[in-house]
Amino acid sequence: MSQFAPLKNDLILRAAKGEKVERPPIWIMRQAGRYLPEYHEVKGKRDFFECCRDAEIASAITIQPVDHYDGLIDAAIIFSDILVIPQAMGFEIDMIDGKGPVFRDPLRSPEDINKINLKPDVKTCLDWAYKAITLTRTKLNGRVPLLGFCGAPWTLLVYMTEGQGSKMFRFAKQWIYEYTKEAHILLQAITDSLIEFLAQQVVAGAQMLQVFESWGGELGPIEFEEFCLPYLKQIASRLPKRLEELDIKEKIPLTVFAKGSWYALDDLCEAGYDTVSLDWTYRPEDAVKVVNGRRITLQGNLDPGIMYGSNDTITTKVEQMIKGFGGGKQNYIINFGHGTHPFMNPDKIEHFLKECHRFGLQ
Ligand SMILES: Cc1c2[nH]c(c1CCC(=O)O)Cc1[nH]c(c(CCC(=O)O)c1C)Cc1[nH]c(c(CCC(=O)O)c1C)Cc1[nH]c(c(C)c1CCC(=O)O)C2
Repeated sequence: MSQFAPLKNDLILRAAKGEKVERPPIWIMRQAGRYLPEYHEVKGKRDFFECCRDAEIASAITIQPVDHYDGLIDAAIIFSDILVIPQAMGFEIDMIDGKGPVFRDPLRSPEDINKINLKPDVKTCLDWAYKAITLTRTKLNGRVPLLGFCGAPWTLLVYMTEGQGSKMFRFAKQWIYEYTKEAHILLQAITDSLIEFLAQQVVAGAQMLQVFESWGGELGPIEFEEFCLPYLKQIASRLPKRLEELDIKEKIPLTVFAKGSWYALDDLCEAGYDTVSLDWTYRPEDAVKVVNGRRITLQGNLDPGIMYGSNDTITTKVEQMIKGFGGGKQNYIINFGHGTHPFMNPDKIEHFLKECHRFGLQ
């Protein structure tokens, strides 16, 4: 018997498995965050990573959007960050207001690899992450499924080498084009840690998982094939085996989000994922054509910037999107094409969610 309450809403799990559903499920990337006043109330002056590491705070923030939009959101995503794997490998990272994450000592040459731990014990050193998941799932009490996540290997290599977000990707590109062999060593080590991290999130209570390749679009198709795809495939093929070893009986749906990598959609449909998440540069009808009947659920893909438009515009765009994905009763999960912004008006998001329900039921 599971230690957790039975699910009252399993729409997203059914949609991810390709079952017919009464309406497309909805969640939003970065649905817990700075656009919600209650986020600031709970976070106060605390450091971002301190909040992730405190199970009470992380679970409270995770559940905020589920409460705020009561009955309108079909999944919770654990409040954490993709950068916890670099932290486990030994990087010190500061979250700077208005700037984002900054690594104190990024990797600038192959010798720097010696300064980090390529084989961290992610079960032990990220135990706080699993505690936060278990507590959140308990507190959710079956209202909606809890999603776990991680950053994809290339995206994490970018942060580890650049030390922060970038426009030119000077260091990350030097790694793949000059230190190619070492870049692959790093990508492989990250992949190994990610698989264990995802598996342990499931052991702790995560019911679906997403891999964020947020910097996918910085690579062209050929480089994507060399530096992203093989590692994304490894995650999808090795994770189920690891879960079996850990005695997890149920199928855990797995989503990949490779932002900007529109050219890779066909490959991503063959990469072993149940769900492929799209940014807003795809026309939904075109993406459906690429899928071409394969057993893949698409997720996405409204431009989050539409939240700066009028309610009428949001209504029009929601209708277009859901129609574009074939009405949404099968193989579709509604999401934004990327995360919420801190400046968004929570009421606009509520309008978006309500319209998704309205058109999704039609
Ligand atoms: C690239 C990336 C990161 N983190 C993440 C990604 C992949 C998704 C994406 O492409 O956006 C993933 C992430 N980060 C966060 C979540 C939480 C769960 C959720 O979606 O609700 C998730 C899924 C919280 C967060 N992660 C961060 C915040 C803001 C922290 C704060 O100041 O309160 C939140 C709520 C910080 C963060 N963390 C990261 C950046 C670049 C930043 C700063 C960007 C910004 O300022 O918005 C790295």
